[in-house]
Amino acid sequence: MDGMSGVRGGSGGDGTGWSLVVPLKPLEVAKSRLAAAGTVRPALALAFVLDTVGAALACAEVEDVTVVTDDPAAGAELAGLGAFVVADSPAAGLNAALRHGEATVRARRPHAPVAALNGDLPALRPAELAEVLRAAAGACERAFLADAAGTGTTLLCTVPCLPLAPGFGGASRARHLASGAAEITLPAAPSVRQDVDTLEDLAAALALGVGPFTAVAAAALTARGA
Ligand SMILES: Nc1nc2c(ncn2[C@@H]2O[C@H](COP(=O)(O)OP(=O)(O)OP(=O)(O)O)[C@@H](O)[C@H]2O)c(=O)[nH]1
Ligand SMILES: C=C(OP(=O)(O)O)C(=O)O
Repeated sequence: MDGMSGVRGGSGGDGTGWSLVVPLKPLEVAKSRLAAAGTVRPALALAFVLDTVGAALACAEVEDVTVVTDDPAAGAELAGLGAFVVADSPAAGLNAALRHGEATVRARRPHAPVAALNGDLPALRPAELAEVLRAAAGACERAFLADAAGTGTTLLCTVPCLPLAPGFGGASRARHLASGAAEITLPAAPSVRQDVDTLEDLAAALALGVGPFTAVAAAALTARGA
């Protein structure tokens, strides 16, 4: 997959909204901590990102969403939702993918506020994301939201004049704090914090209420007895 595909999405509409960058591993290797889901694992990983991107595109503060992925089939489905899709290039892991996505956004929208959002937030609600982005805009610097576990990060955002400088992976909350980013503590925004790495996380997301793609994939998981 070369270059960029997809159409302008989001409902920001006035040209001043956030450009989001969502990373996605190829589905065959994504969500390895969901190995207990067996053959349903890739479908779950796809469902999570479709629900994440669908909710992000429905957020009033979001201008557009760029997905960075080396999975052409997932990329086509995400472009169908209205996301821009770019390949991991060069493929060098999560933070390199985010920097690449940021560069493609900056080339298209040099003055845009940019945020990296994990692709595994199947309970994401547009109104909660909007509240978080409004809180971040008030910070006037780099800012991040910790995940539900309190150790990782689900969203990192920046203003037009500062690089995103992502430090995602594992215990990234401490890394982002050490990098000088401000932690967003309000709103509580449980749906923006609830990333899904394990079956326990999936149960927590289902309790919050997941999007339509994850509801179907989770039903398939239940049907197979996991
Ligand atoms: N484009 C891209 N996305 C990545 C890469 N590594 C992780 N991601 C994505 O980054 C987000 C957060 O990553 P994780 O929660 O660790 O997801 P994961 O790597 O699929 O999960 P595990 O295999 O269990 O570690 C998810 O949306 C992943 O799909 C990468 O190398 N390239
Ligand atoms: C990507 C992250 O962690 P995890 O792989 O645990 O989702 C993170 O929180 O930065």
